[in-house]
This record gives sequence, C-alpha cells and structure tokens, in this order.
Amino acid sequence: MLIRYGVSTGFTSLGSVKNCMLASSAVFRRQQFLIRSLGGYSDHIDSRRMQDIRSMSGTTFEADAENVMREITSVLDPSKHKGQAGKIAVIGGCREYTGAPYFAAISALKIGADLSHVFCTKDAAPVIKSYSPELIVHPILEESYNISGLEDEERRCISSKILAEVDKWMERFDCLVVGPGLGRDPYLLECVSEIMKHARQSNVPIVIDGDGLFLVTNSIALVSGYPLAVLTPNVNEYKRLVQKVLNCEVNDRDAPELLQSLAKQIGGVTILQKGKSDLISDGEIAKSVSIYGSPRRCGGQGDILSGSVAVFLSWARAKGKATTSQMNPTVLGCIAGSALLRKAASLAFKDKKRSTLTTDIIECLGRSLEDICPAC
Ligand SMILES: NC(=O)C1=CN([C@@H]2O[C@H](COP(=O)(O)OP(=O)(O)OC[C@H]3O[C@@H](n4cnc5c(N)ncnc54)[C@H](O)[C@@H]3O)[C@@H](O)[C@H]2O)[C@@H](O)CC1
Ligand SMILES: Nc1ncnc2c1ncn2[C@@H]1O[C@H](COP(=O)(O)OP(=O)(O)OP(=O)(O)O)[C@@H](O)[C@H]1O
Ligand SMILES: [Mg+2]
Repeated sequence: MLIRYGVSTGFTSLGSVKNCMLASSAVFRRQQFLIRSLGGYSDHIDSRRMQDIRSMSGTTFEADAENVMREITSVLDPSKHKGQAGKIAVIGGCREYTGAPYFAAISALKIGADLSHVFCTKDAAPVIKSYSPELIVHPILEESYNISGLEDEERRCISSKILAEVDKWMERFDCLVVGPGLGRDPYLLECVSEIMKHARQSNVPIVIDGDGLFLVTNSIALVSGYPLAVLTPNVNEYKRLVQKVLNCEVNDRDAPELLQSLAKQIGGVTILQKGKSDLISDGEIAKSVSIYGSPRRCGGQGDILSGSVAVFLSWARAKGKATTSQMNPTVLGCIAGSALLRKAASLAFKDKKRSTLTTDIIECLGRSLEDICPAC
C-alpha cells in the first residue's frame, strides 16, 4: 500500500511546510482526531509521540527495510553477463581527499555491482588506483591551480575535453555518485555541473553527496525537478540546504515534515537526511530507517552510504514494476542503502569497538547483505 502523509500531519508551525498541507485528506482528519483524543498537541511534543500517533493512525513511518532489500536485491543468475548487476561511476577525488571516492566505489562493488568507475583529478588517480585494482580510475578532472596562467579559451577547451571523456561512458552507467571527496575548486565544480547536466539529459540517476551537495546547494537548478536525483546530506549539508531552499532553520521537532517539504520544493528529488535515524522523502512520502548501527562516527560512513544507495537504486530501477512496492526506486534505494550500512556498522562495531574504522565497516557489507538475502 502506498502511504502518503507527512506534510499533511499539521504538526508544524513552519509556514513553508504549512503550504504543503493536504488538510482535506482522510489521514489528516484521522490524525487530528487522534491528537484530540490524546489531549491535544503542544509545541513541546516529541518525535516519539509523533510516531506513536502516526502508527495509531495506520501509517507506518519506519520502513520495512529488510523486505525492501529482499525485494530489490539483484538475483545471482548464471545467465547474466557482466554489467547486469550494475555499473556505477563516482565523480570525486582531488588532492585532499582520496579516501571518500574509494569508499563509495569499493562499497558499490562489495555489495554486488559488477563495475565501479572513479572520475577524479590527475593527482588523486594514482593514489586511488593504489588502494584497489578493482576500480576503473579515470584521471581526467582539473583543479584551478593546475591550469593557472591559461587563457579563457584554453580553459574552455580543457573542460570540453573532460566532458567528452565522461560522455563516452555516460550511457553505460546505471548511476552516478557525485561529490565524495570532490573538493570545492570553482573550475572543477563548473566541469562537474556540465557532467551533471549531461547525466540528466541521458536519464542517468545521480546520487549527490559531500561536495556535490555544496555545488547543488549553490545551483539548485542542477537537480530541481529531476526525479532521479538523490541527495544524501549530513547534518551540516542539510542545514545549508534548508537555509538556501526553504529560507528557515532546521528544527528537530518537525523533521519529517520539513524534509518532505524540502524534497517537494526541489521538484520531487529524493533526500536521505543522515542522522541518528535516517529520514527519507521524495516529497510524497517520508520514511525512516532506525535500525541500530554503531556509536562510532568515524569519517567515511556517508561515502559507503552513497555507494550503497547507487547500487540498490540501480537494482530497484532494473526490477521496475516487478516490485510489489509502489514506492519510487530512489526511495527504495535509500531505504536499502541506509539499512545495509547501519547493519554493517553494527557488525563491525561488535568486533572492533572503539577502533572501528570505515574499512572495517566495508568488510562487513557482504555478510550483512548475506544475512538478509542469501546468495544461494
Ligand atoms: N577519507 C576521506 O577522504 C574522507 C573525505 N570526506 C570528504 O570531505 C569533504 C567534506 O565533507 P564533510 O563531511 O567534512 O563536510 P562538512 O560540510 O560537514 O564539513 C566540511 C568542513 O568545511 C567547512 N565548511 C562548511 N561550509 C563551508 C563552505 N561554504 N565553504 C568552505 N568550507 C565550508 C566546515 O566548517 C567543515 O570544517 C567531502 O568531499 C567528503 O566527501 C568525508 O567523506 C570523510 C572521509
Ligand atoms: N548519531 C547517529 N547515530 C547512529 N547512526 C548515525 C548517526 N549519525 C549518522 N549515522 C549513520 O552514519 C551514516 C553516515 O552519516 P554521517 O552523518 O556520518 O555522514 P557524513 O558526515 O556524510 O559521513 P562522511 O564522513 O562519509 O562524509 C548515516 O547514514 C547514518 O546511518
Ligand atoms: Mg559526507
């Protein structure tokens, strides 16, 4: 059953959220009735109570993540050829950051994608290649410091060569992950904007994370109205996005409503707001993944998540109408990606405790998926 609610709950005082209220819906009236029966709604209501009310009104906020994973995970079938389980490309990796694109790209492979590419700067490429022979690394992006002193015409020529190089591959990718370890160099970001426009023209889904969110927050048109865009902001990235798009501050009390409103305002993109629970919305529905993960907050877990979402989203799209769920493949991909990362983090923490690192979590991805969807 498709569950549509969220902005219609009437739990919020935010003007921007109120605009989206579907006050006439049956769910809304039912919720209002329950709120009244519980003695009214105060400004201090906590999210726990909000969830209680939601479940009482027949809506399920917590996603049935394991079922989603079972439903969309690609079956291992001897008749399949290389590439059918997913071809992912990560656009990221610069002088400062080589770990983030590696984490995203290798996670995609460990979950079950067949091929994982990384498009990064020339400096970052040898480093990323040295982490793993499994990744296909394209040393093509340029940062300003490398082209300083060049005329505008020469710079334009370099960017069109970069774009042509990515274009050669574009149609083959099932999903792009834009941003892990990308950096914020203006020339590089300009090139990446063009890559995103081409991906969009080719209907290739784009998961946007890290510095890709910095780019998108300053150029919302890049994703606005693109239903195959998935944004995966952390707490900082989310605050900046909300300030820019909704012109208000983040407020925990109305978290799902605000998220839903934000996704709607950006034209139906899917947003996965990372935190203690991961919240997911495409502007129509809001879901939560609260499976216990790990108390370790080592850097790089968001990168694993972006690679995981890319794979599950590709699988969900490939299944298309074969899934019984009526949720968007982007939402299904986010639910599965989030649940798998959290399960792997929990497994890794059981073993490594305080010394748990991102690489330990990556090692647990396969086992975590196997527990839910055995390979044979
Ligand atoms: N091992 C690695 O290579 C890792 C690299 N990472 C990458 O690191 C980059 C930054 O990610 P974070 O999660 O730290 O991002 P955050 O936005 O959470 O924080 C980044 C830093 O930038 C500062 N900052 C915030 N807004 C800014 C602005 N408008 N202009 C300039 N600086 C600003 C913040 O104060 C903070 O110190 C991303 O590319 C991310 O993918 C992370 O994924 C962690 C692991
Ligand atoms: N307080 C928390 N409790 C439990 N899990 C959390 C918490 N915060 C984040 N997570 C989990 O960690 C994952 C990564 O979120 P995080 O906020 O660390 O991303 P990030 O800052 O982008 O990471 P990265 O260092 O890769 O850039 C989320 O999907 C979420 O499941
Ligand atoms: Mg991040």
